[in-house]
Amino acid sequence: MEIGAALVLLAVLLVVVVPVLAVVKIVTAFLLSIRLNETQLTQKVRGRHVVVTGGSRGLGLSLATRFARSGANVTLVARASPSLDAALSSVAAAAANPASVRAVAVDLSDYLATKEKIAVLLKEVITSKSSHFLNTVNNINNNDYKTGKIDWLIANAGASYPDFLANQLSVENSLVDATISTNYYTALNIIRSVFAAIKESTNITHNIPANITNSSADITTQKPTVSGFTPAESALLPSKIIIVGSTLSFISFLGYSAYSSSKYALRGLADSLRSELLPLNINVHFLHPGNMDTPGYIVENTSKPSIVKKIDGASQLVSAGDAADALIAGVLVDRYAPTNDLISELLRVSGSVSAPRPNPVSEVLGVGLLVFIFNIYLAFIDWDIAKDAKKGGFLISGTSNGSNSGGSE
Ligand SMILES: CCCCCCCCCCCCCCCC(=O)[C@@H](N)CO
Repeated sequence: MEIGAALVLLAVLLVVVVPVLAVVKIVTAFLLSIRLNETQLTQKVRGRHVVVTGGSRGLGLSLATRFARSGANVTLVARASPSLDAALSSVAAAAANPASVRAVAVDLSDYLATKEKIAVLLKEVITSKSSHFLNTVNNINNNDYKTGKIDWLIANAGASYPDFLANQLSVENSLVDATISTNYYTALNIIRSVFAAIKESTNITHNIPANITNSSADITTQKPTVSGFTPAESALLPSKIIIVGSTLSFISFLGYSAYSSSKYALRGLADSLRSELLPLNINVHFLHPGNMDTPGYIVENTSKPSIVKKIDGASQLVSAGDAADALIAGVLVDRYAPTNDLISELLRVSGSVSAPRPNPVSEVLGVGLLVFIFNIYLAFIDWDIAKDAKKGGFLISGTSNGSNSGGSE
């Protein structure tokens, strides 16, 4: 074979064959990662305290139900509502010991209110039959302080009101503000509330001089801290913190200006905390589910322009139960950013830098091809948007008469 032909062959191998094989490997690894091993889950969570925000509906309810069925002590946190009461009964019904499931009613967008409720939660000893849980509780006694230590903290609460920003300009009851607050602040607030309640519970007075705002050591006690926690405090921290993002934490397009901003923000929070809590052996995970058949999905479709539904329809609608199982499966195989759907997985591979990759070699070998394909896909999406706009404006997907949400008709 002449040298020219050999070079062409080599180029084809490097540019096409190797990346394609790498993507096949990524897909295979993904499909294996979403199969839940129920026995393993039970071993991990039986008798453990799992807190789920947004637990009254949708993915949160499915996650909570799955954990309760696997023997965890589950606390649902959500705003007071009939659906929270209903969720409490249904999750309790799934548990071997109904008394191990409870609900905390609080508006998670309110940091101080959340902190107060979490402080109370941590002080309570759950009178569960599970000896493991009681052991955990007894082992972390500080003097005679008892606590319902949280083992897994799941920041799941969220909502989506897709529309064009130009249709969401209202200042009163702003949907943009509600979106950022429901998706981003609820997660930040539950996490910082747990941190704050733990610090307060260990009774160390942080008498830090006003001119010092940041410190790697506790000023009053001169005790060294790791990532801002003394050893006594870190013994009370959850061993897992799971933040629920979205496929729209990695990409975005029209209609999701508020939603994806809040979900991108969650990715920043998760990536930071993963790194920050590493020395404390706390595993942070960032879930990024695709479309799920939930009450929230029905709500979002009432304002979602049909062009948006067409684009996001690339993520196949699945039940919240299936999504919960797949996502938990990913957590159990130590994936930092599990998803439940293939397109979301490929978008993660294309868009991660400050996150560890489960298959670094194949992901790096495949990422160029994926980004290239998605860029072509993007050109088609842009073309579709332009075509739709020329047809006389964007219509809402959910309405049969095609009435517009206002503005652009
Ligand atoms: C932009 C160019 C990249 C090309 C890739 C296109 C693939 C699009 C898949 C989008 C999937 C969105 C799932 C959203 C789930 C969700 O969070 C919402 N249901 C909330 O409203």
